Amino acid sequence: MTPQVLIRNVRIYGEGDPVDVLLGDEQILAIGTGLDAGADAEVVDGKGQILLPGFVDLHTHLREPGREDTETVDSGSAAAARGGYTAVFAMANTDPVADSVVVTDHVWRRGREVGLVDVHPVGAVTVGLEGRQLAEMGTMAAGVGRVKMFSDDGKCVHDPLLMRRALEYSASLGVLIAQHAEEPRLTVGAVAHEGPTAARLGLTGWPRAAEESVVARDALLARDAGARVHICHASTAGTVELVRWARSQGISISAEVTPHHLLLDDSRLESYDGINRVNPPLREKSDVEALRRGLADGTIDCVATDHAPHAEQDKCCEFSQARPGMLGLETALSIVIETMVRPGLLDWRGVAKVMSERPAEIVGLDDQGRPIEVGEPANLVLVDPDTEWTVRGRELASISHNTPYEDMTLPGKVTTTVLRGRITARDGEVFPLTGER
Ligand SMILES: NC(=O)N[C@@H](CC(=O)O)C(=O)O
Ligand SMILES: [Zn+2]
Repeated sequence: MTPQVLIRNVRIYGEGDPVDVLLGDEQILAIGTGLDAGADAEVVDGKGQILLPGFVDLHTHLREPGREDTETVDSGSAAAARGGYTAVFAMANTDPVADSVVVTDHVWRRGREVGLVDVHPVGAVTVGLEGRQLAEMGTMAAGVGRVKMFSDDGKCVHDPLLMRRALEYSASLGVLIAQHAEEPRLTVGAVAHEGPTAARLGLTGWPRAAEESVVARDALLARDAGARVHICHASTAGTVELVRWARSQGISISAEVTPHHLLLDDSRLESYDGINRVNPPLREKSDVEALRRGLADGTIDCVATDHAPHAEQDKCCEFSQARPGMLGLETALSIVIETMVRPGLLDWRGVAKVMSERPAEIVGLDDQGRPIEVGEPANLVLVDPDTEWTVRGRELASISHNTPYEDMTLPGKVTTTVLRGRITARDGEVFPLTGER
């Protein structure tokens, strides 16, 4: 195996003395001190930096096909690589919906052509995300894109019988159902968390029970089906409690939290700025606290970005008219450092766990989220924990600019991302893998 990259003087998981890490095609070749790379390898100075397994995002909206004016596999992959991701799961709410193998295989192929991050297509649970008829999950799972996760995200699979069938089917296929937990009868017209802030601002409220009732129901359905269920973007303290309870009953449930639900609360809505509109909505400080604690103690398994690009004209309007969703791929690590590492809730091993190892395990990726050891796949990210940077939407790789962190100064920066032993991003520049088809 030819050495491709030598990372010098880096601290693995931020622990112990600095070492050199030599990467070949695909794998980690050697870890030690004073390693020699040979003439052809690229040398990266890892001084003061931390080496982690490449991040895995279970919840990314890439908007291709259908809304290429807001994001494409190209631009979203660049954002992912710059954010330290080596694998992303592209949600099915595209146009056309990814409810057939034609679309899921297309998304997978586009990801390989772009060559910056492994783009795994998510298949829809129901035809057209309409919640009436199951999509052909088996066919999508057997395609070249090998769909491992199914979700109607953006919408909830709210018919309990249909959800039960989907879970039964998923168990026999060995795939994962990810639920956007929202009881639609409780969120008619809802744009903001139901609470004092929404009441004062005259915004229609989205009660916590809309999420929690579906989380509880789906835990019971998963139990009966002998299936696993994954909860998208957990946003309430009650969801944390319900997941904890379900797991104590031996139910196979996992849950993700977004960076924005770890940092922001509904006090942001005072400005009426549509940039803060998101589903599920920003909640109260007590929910933010509970989500942080739940992530720290493992009740919430992982961080997922819910990267949701939207056009300027769809975000700058009056709050209730703005489309829900926020960018997330390039800011996720910094928000995790700000909300979890700085307050002492997670160490760097913990960051590796919630941003890489657990998401890979949940979805069954065997080449991601692996320990940093010789012979393991060289999917890695190099992080400078001390740099601070100021977020500017226009400087991000996404076509859309709808970051809620505009002008905020955040800690920590991804300096280098490595996919299969090759550098895909370095100091903000991206380098597609060529010849991957
Ligand atoms: N989170 C959002 O507010 N929006 C997402 C859909 C979703 O994840 O529910 C989108 O596709 O824009
Ligand atoms: Zn959703």
